[in-house]
Amino acid sequence: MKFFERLKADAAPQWAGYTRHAFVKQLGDGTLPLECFKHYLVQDYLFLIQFARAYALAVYKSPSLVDMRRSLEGVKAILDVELDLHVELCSQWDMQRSDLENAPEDTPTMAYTRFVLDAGMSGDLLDLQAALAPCILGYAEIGARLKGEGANRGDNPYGRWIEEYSGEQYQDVAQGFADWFDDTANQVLTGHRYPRVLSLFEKACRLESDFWQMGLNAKG
Ligand SMILES: Cc1ncc(C[n+]2csc(CCO)c2C)c(N)n1
Repeated sequence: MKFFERLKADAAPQWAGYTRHAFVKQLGDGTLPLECFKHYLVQDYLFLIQFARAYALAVYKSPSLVDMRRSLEGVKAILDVELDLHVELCSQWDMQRSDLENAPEDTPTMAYTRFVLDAGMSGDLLDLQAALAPCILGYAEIGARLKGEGANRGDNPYGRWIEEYSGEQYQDVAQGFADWFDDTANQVLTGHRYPRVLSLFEKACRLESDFWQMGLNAKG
């Protein structure tokens, strides 16, 4: 069993709370109020900037050159691809890059990103990967599931978002991360470490749920 599958099974309630959140359901059936999606999108842009810093920390925490290159790929994927998707989506609704960059961070955004950074700073590469994993692998699972349910149909206003995360390019990124996580666990995981790694994974899932909830709460 892959290391990620083991964590997912042991954190089943937190994983379900995150990947089957009401925000995700409404995104899939197209009923999510636009103001909720927009708030989410702006916060996600700010989230990704901090997330890129956390990924950059993985370069520093890498025990080998191979790990350093894998970390660097992640930083580049965020800075060169992921942030531009947000700018593109936001432009559909008349929001500019400057609107995104000047928005204040909401508390769930601060809580999640600082949690990931702290997990990395106080731990090693495996701890950091455990905190990053729900984010990277959860979106791949959500994208693939929603697409499988036909949620990216033409009349869904959030079809572009679903296309992005269900697309081959992102699915490959997620697969690469799962393999890398597995390699690290094979190198450094010992039995006594597992509870802490699982706890980091569970907390990140809870913070992802809070992030969706922040979007839902934006409905005035
Ligand atoms: C709250 C939140 N969680 C996860 C993602 C997904 N995500 C984060 S970084 C990245 C690129 C990885 O190479 C992707 C897809 C997100 N956007 N926002």
